[in-house]
Amino acid sequence: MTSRGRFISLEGGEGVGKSTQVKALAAALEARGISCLVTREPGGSPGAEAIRELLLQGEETRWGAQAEALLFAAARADHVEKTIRPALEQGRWVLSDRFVDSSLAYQGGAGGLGIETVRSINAFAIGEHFPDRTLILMLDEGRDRAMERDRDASDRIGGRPSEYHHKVETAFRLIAAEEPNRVRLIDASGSPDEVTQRLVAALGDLLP
Ligand SMILES: Nc1ncnc2c1ncn2[C@@H]1O[C@H](COP(=O)(O)OP(=O)(O)OP(=O)(O)O)[C@@H](O)[C@H]1O
Ligand SMILES: Cc1cn([C@H]2C[C@H](O)[C@@H](COP(=O)(O)O)O2)c(=O)[nH]c1=O
Repeated sequence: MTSRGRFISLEGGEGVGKSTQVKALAAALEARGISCLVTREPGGSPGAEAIRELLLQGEETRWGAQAEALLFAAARADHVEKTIRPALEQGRWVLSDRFVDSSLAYQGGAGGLGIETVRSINAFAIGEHFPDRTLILMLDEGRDRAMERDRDASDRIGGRPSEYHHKVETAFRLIAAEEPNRVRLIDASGSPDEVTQRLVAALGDLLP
């Protein structure tokens, strides 16, 4: 019987290097003989990618706080059902660029709904599919990097004011303190290779 793969999420605020690192981490794990599926949120399945457009495009007022949190959770339920669970059952490792902790930090911590309310919505959406390890990239200049990358094209949530994004970072620190076994804060400064080495080291106890 094939053993279940590991589920790893990369988290953090805007521009801290998640998309860069999720690919680099997959390459590092593949080099160790681990078959990886790289995915992202919001998105990662056809239905969830359609919901991504609804969430990230349009006016700030397009969705209220509750509707926004529920749309993220609906996208996540489809992502788990169609993409994550099948890959884990095949014994593959799933590396997701953002997952449930983004909802806890953005909609719960920064958006005013509260972390526990958003956790309960998501408990229904994901069932037992919490990540085995969540690596939160921390970098003070992440937002500057994102603004340099996006110029005037920030999405509906990335374009929110600095105070919102400070609250996101505070919430990520709180989540890490509450769940030290699952969640690790990772220094995302330095070269991409240096960051990848820190990520691999933070998975040391899960590696075969
Ligand atoms: N270690 C690094 N040093 C310098 N630049 C980096 C590093 N890692 C990523 N970058 C650059 O910083 C920018 C943001 O990186 P990336 O898109 O990977 O971040 P992200 O966390 O996925 O962002 P977002 O959440 O906003 O999508 C990109 O232009 C990327 O090329
Ligand atoms: C999963 C998830 C994401 N968000 C926000 C965070 C970002 O501003 C965007 C996604 O953009 P990216 O460039 O692909 O990182 O969505 C959120 O608010 N809540 C979530 O659950």
